[in-house]
Amino acid sequence: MTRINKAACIGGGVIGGAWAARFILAGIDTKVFDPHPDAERIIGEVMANAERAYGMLTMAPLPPKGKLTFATSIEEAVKGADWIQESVPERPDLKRSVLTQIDAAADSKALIGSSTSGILPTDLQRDMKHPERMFVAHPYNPVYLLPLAELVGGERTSRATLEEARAKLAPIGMKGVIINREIEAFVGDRLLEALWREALWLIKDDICDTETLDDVIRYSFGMRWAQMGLFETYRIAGGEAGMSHFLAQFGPCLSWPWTKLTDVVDLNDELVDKIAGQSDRQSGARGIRELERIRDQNLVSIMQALKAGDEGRGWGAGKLLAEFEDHLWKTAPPQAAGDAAQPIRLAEFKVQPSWVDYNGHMTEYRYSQCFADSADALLRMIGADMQYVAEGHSYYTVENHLRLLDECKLGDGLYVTAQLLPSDDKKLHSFLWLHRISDDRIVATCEHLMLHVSSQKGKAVPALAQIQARLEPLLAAHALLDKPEAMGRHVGQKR
Ligand SMILES: NC(=O)C1=CN([C@@H]2O[C@H](COP(=O)(O)OP(=O)(O)OC[C@H]3O[C@@H](n4cnc5c(N)ncnc54)[C@H](O)[C@@H]3O)[C@@H](O)[C@H]2O)C=CC1
Ligand SMILES: C[N+](C)(C)CC(=O)CC(=O)[O-]
Repeated sequence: MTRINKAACIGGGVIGGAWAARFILAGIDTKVFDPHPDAERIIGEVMANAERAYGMLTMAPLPPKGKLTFATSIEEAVKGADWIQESVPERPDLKRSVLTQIDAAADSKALIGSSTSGILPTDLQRDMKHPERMFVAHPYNPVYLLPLAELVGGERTSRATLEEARAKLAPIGMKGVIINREIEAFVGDRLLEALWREALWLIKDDICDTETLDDVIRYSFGMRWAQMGLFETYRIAGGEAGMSHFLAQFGPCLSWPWTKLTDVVDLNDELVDKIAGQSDRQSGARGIRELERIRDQNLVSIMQALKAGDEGRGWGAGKLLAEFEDHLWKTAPPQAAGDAAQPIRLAEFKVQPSWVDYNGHMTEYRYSQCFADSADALLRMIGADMQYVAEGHSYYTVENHLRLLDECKLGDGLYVTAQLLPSDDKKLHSFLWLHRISDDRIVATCEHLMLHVSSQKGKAVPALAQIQARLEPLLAAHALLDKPEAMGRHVGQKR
C-alpha cells in the first residue's frame, strides 16, 4: 500500500503538531496523543497557520480534510494507524520508552517513524518487539510546508520499511531521502550544527549581532541554498573550469584560520542572555504565530518561484510541488454537476499576496487564471480529464472576452459559475462569472470558446462519444436559461 490511511502523532508540539497538519491536509484521519494541557489549543493554532499556508500554496484541489482526534493514551492513538510518528522531546530514555509502548500497542505492520534530530535509530529500537518497522523520519520545521524527511534505518530496520516509508511520503507532498548509514544527527543536522556552532562563536566574540548574522545568510547564500545545494552552487563558483578548479582555489583555505569548527562554545548564562537579548531586539516586536505566518508566506513564494524554474519544468522543491499538484489533480473527485437548470458552480479561489499588483488589488492576469482554472474544472466535469489528455485528446482555448468589473483585495474569496452556450461536437462555448464570496457580487466575466483537438493530428476533431454524452444534457438544460446579458459584447461597446 503506497498510501497512509490513518496516522497517529505521539507528541503534538512544534513538530508533532505540524506532522498532524501535514497528514490532515492530505486527507488522512489523524489521532494525536500529547499530555500537555494546552495541546489542543496549540495544535489548533498550528492547523490554522498550516491551512492558511496551503490556501496560498496551491490551486490544485486538496482532498477533504482528515479528521483530527485527541487520544487519551498512546494505545488509543495508535490503534488502527498505519503510520505512527513519534515527536516527543529529544531525550533518549523518554523516546525509547514511548517507542516501546507504541510498538507494543500498534499493528505489527504499522510503520513507526521518529522525528528525532540526531539520536541513532539503533538506540531507539533497542527494546522493540518489531524493530524492523521502526526508522527515523527526520523532518524540517515547518513540517507541513518543507517537504524533506531524512529516512534513517537502525541495525534492525528492514530496507523494505525505508522504501515503503519513502513511497508513502510522496502522496502527501514530501520527499523521503534514504540516508545510507546511521550517524548521529544524520545529514541535515550535521551541517546545521556546524553552522550554528560557528554562529555562536561570532556572537560571543562580538564579531556581529544576531540580526547582522541573519542578514548575512538571508541576503546571500541562504537564497542560493533554497534552489541549489552546496556542491552544485560551488561547481558554478568554479567558473568554466568547474568543481576541480573550485577545490584547487578554496581547498587550501581549509587549513587557514577561517574556522573554529572543532571548538564548542561555552553556552553559559552570559552568552544565553546576550543571544536572547539580541534576538528580542531583532524580532521581539512580533509574536511567534505572526513570525510563523511571515515565514510560511515566504516559503510558499519560494516554492512557487521554483515551480516555474528550469524553463517551467520546475526545480528542486518547486518541481516536487508541481508533482504533488499533479497527484492532487489526478486523485480529485470529479467536479459535481449540481443543479443542471442553473449555471454550474466550478472553482473557488483566494486572492493571494503574489496576486496583488502595485495598485493594491488583484492583477489582471489572475482574473484570467481564475477563468482558465474554472474551464479546466468544467472539462474534468465532462470527463476531459488528465487521462483523456494523456490519450491524445484535449480542448484548447481559442478565444475569450474578459471584463473586469470590480476590484479584488488580498484575502478575498472568489468563485466561478458557468453557463454553457450553444456548442457542437468540436466547439465548446461558455459564459463564466467570477463572484466575490462575501457579497456574491460579480467582479468579472469571461465569454470563452474552446475547440476540441487531437493533439496527435494537431487539428480540431469531434469530441469522443463519452464526452458528448455528458455534455448533451447540460447543453439542453442550459439552453433553457436566459442568455447572459453581456454575451457577444465587443471591446468598448456601451452597456
Ligand atoms: N523543533 C524543531 O525545529 C525540530 C524538532 N525535531 C524533533 O522533533 C521532536 C519534538 O521536538 P519539538 O516538537 O520541537 O518539541 P516540543 O517541546 O515542541 O514538543 C514535544 C511535545 O511532546 C509532548 N510530550 C512529552 N512527553 C510525552 C509523552 N510521553 N507522550 C506524548 N507526548 C509527550 C510535550 O507535551 C510536547 O508537546 C524532537 O525529537 C526534536 O528533535 C525535528 C526537527 C525539527
Ligand atoms: C534545531 N534542530 C536540531 C531541532 C533542527 C532540526 O532538527 C531540523 C530543522 O528544522 O532545522
